[in-house]
Amino acid sequence: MDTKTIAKAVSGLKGEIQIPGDKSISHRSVMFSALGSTPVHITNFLHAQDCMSTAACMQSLGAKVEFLSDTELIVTGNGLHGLKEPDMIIDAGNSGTTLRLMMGILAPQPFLTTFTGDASLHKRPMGRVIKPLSQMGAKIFGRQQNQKLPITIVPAEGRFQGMTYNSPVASAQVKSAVLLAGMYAEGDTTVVEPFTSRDHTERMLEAFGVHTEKQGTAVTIHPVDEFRAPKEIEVPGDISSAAYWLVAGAIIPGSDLMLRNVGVNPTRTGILDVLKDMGADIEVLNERTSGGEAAADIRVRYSRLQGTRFGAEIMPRLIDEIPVIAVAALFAEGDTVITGAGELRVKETDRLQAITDQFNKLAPGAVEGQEDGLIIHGGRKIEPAAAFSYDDHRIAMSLAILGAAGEGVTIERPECVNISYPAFYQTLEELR
Ligand SMILES: O=C(O)C1=C[C@@H](OP(=O)(O)O)[C@@H](O)[C@H](O)C1
Ligand SMILES: C=C(OP(=O)(O)O)C(=O)O
Repeated sequence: MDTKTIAKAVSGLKGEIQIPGDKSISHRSVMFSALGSTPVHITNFLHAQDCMSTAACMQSLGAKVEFLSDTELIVTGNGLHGLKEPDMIIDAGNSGTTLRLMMGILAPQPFLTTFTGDASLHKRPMGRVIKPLSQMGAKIFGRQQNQKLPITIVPAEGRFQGMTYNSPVASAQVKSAVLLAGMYAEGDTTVVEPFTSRDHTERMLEAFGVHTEKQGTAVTIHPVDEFRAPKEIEVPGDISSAAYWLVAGAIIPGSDLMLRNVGVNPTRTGILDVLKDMGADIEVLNERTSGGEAAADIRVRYSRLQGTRFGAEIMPRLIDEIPVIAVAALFAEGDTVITGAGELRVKETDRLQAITDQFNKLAPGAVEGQEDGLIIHGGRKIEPAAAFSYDDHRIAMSLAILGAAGEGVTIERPECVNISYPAFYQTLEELR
């Protein structure tokens, strides 16, 4: 088995880090540009496996995707009704975002599409998107009673019907799939969520001249005739990638890190709230907006942390950061109690189980897994150990930070960081 050994950081982490492009915004930049009819120049695109899956999907649907460098590309579509039937099966790889948003775009099209993905994506629930799209008129067939990949979409009979969908989960992927299908529907489409999820779809649609209306946790889209592509999209850095350095800087004594160009869209900044609540020394500097998204530089310095508690309400604002927040909790004084985190069980792996089983190898007895959350006992003894990533990028990177802050770690199957942060290990080395 491939392994990577991360040594204990003997002194603090110091330096400046350019945070790579936001994964959610990179996906949407290529998808939406491919629905326009004029070239869009995209910069600071996340050159990582998940976003490359999306770029390949859009290419197989007839969009022109030209890379000028790893992080800069020009995407030219053939208009909102200009996608073509793909010659082959569309492969979403490891990416839930690619698959679910693409289903929303492709369900209303007058051609057949079949989707596949990797072993992890075959286990993830797709009924949450298939169900509302079917209510709008889609004809979608998937394994296990329309729940799982492989999935085939056949042309609908007649036009999609707009509707109000009360989503049982706060999920930007579900919300986005339904809103994107709503662009092609007759009448308005509204998605109501239990709590507001990330709003990158709504913000980027605005840049394409498509207005959505928000009321509480409800978002409404009207049928769309004109989709006007902007000339440029600049992707801000990904706070979910910055999260590893926010935690490392906060828990490794002597650290002082400056994170450059971090996206600070308020639907994504739950980790800042939680770390500040734990006593972290975090400063948000140079706040600015670019392409409808907020960005800033963030300085983090070591300080002593206390345990905290948080639950369902904040969950959509930090959903992908729970594994690394759990690392922070191990180094805090007292207990941290996380509830309302059941969605973690249906990510790239069951992240609640992965955290419980693997973190306890390095901090014996510190993590108690709960049905929908975690109890983490801070301040327990940390030991060197080998731990498994489950091929989940967020688990691998969280283990690396745990090892660097603790007594070292050997990560089994470390390569999955390429899903969202290919330069992660190199950056960690450079900061020592
Ligand atoms: O819309 C998006 O770009 C994402 C939404 C979230 O998933 P859910 O919608 O399943 O919560 C998040 O976990 C994922 O990494 C990216
Ligand atoms: C859950 C994630 O992504 P996706 O759902 O797109 O696979 C993630 O990046 O943590």
